[in-house]
Amino acid sequence: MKSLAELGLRAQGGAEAQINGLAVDSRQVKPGFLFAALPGAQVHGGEFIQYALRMQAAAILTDAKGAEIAAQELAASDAALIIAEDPRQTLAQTASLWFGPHPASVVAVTGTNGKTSVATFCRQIWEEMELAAINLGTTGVEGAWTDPLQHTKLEPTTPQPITLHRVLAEARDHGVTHVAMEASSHGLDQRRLDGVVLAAAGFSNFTQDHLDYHETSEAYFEAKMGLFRRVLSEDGVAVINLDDPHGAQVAEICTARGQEVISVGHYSDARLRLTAQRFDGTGQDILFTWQGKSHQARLNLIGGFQGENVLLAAGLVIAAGAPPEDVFDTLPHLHTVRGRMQLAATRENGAAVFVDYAHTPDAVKSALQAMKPHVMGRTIALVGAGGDRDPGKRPLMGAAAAQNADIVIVTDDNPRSEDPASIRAAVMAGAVGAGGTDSITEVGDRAEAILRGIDMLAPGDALLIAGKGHETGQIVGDTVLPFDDVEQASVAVAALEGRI
Ligand SMILES: CC(=O)N[C@H]1[C@@H](OP(=O)(O)OP(=O)(O)OC[C@H]2O[C@@H](n3ccc(=O)[nH]c3=O)[C@H](O)[C@@H]2O)O[C@H](CO)[C@@H](O)[C@@H]1O[C@H](C)C(=O)N[C@@H](C)C(=O)N[C@H](CCC(=O)O)C(=O)O
Ligand SMILES: Nc1ncnc2c1ncn2[C@@H]1O[C@H](COP(=O)(O)OP(=O)(O)OP(=O)(O)O)[C@@H](O)[C@H]1O
Ligand SMILES: N[C@H](CCC[C@H](N)C(=O)O)C(=O)O
Ligand SMILES: [Mg+2]
Repeated sequence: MKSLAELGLRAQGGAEAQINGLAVDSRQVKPGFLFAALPGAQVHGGEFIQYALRMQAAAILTDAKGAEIAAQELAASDAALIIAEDPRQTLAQTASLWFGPHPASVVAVTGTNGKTSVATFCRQIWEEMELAAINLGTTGVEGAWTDPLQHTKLEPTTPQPITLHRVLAEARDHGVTHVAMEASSHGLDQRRLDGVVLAAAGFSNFTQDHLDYHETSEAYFEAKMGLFRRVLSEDGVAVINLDDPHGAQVAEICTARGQEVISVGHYSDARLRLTAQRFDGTGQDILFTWQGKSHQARLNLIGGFQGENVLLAAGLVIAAGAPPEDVFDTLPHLHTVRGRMQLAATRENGAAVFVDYAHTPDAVKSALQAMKPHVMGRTIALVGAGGDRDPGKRPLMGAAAAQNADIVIVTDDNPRSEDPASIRAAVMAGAVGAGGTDSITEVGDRAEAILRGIDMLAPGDALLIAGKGHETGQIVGDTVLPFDDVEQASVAVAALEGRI
């Protein structure tokens, strides 16, 4: 139980209330709760104040519009009313005070691609240094403590503040001291991380995505910049990938705020500079300099961009206080991130099968291009697009596959409410005549497509199964059918080689 004052809140007319829980959804309100009625994408949470009051909420946090929507019900109730200009931000601070201090070292990473990979590498580096660490994001909570209730499985990449601070507090209670989290643009726009005190924040890259939500590219970029303009304080450290065309602009924003900047990239002035990469069948060697001093490390990871992601992660861990030499010693021990250029299976003839989460045209292109230097023979791409998502990306994904692989198989990826055949037709239309390979086949059933792709593998070839990464289900209509690309790949290899 906490008073409004203890939660940093001031109610209209100075009313006091004792709060025994927080909820952002009226259906979760219990007697004595504070209900945050937030302006939403679909509806204003103010519409649900009446239900929260019926459930005997002790306080309502909302904005002027929410208070207006429920004016009648609020007037008839003795619940405390807190009106905030930015109720999402107020909720973030309130949730942080409710759950108490989070683990001491928290870093966050934003960017269109690479967030899950960077956060996972940060956690792995800390673990190698024998620190109790977790990463939190698209793949849930992973590391020293995994959330038994899987709160974050029910939530987006960056969970809403009540879930976020509950997870952080539980992790703290289980001895976790270090956390790396993903800061999605939606999460930043909706102030989900505003109650977190960051030691450091990272920027990986910026390409087109999520325009359905942000509408313009500028708004999408500004949402991401909230991490450096608002969430990271002046005495935090910003770790920025200068190879990205937007990197310099991000560094300027941080420098103007007085934040220390650790620049990362191939760029000659980078403090953590990637000077060379050499690729082979099982990974890569990287040559890099830290403040001018040269280092070499073996990475058992596929894809040039994973080398870049590792350096960004190393920069974040250093920024959060670890001795650089200790950090560099851990790099050869890093292992693949679930569903990100993950070696899923190897055929007896040596050909490799990789699973990757590339689900945009840009990611399909970069995953295929990144795979190439590791492959002596042909590259085969298995690609599909999700239903109920931006239809514009479908032909572009097909074209990206045709232009960057020797053979393309078009298949299903979470059709959701749509007709899978028409999604495939759009992907096929983009692939055919894109100016790349003309070896393009359509195989609707994903398991069969994987089997066929693996069957084609000759010595030296590699197959990239794109789109689903770590996912464990295929969403068809309202049903989630169990489906795991990594599992399917190893089953297919075993079947083809007569082991099952
Ligand atoms: C578009 C979006 O970001 N929506 C998020 C947002 O919902 P909203 O506030 O807009 O929801 P709404 O339906 O308009 O409802 C308004 C308010 O009324 C409340 N309500 C609603 C119904 C009811 O009966 N009672 C009630 O109180 C809702 O809890 C909400 O507070 O706030 C909710 C609570 O904080 C989030 O769960 C929800 O994320 C949904 C699940 C979502 O899918 N978000 C995606 C788009 C997202 O955030 N993705 C990013 C990026 C991933 C990537 O990089 O690919 C992520 O971080 O995962
Ligand atoms: N640094 C990078 N540059 C370009 N592409 C990348 C980079 N890192 C990862 N990718 C590609 O993007 C895909 C998603 O990577 P990851 O899950 O690490 O990013 P994310 O930002 O968390 O993505 P999401 O927003 O979908 O959760 C990978 O499967 C890979 O194809
Ligand atoms: N966060 C992304 C993931 C897409 C993954 C892909 N498998 C699909 O279903 O389209 C989205 O929901 O758009
Ligand atoms: Mg992610």
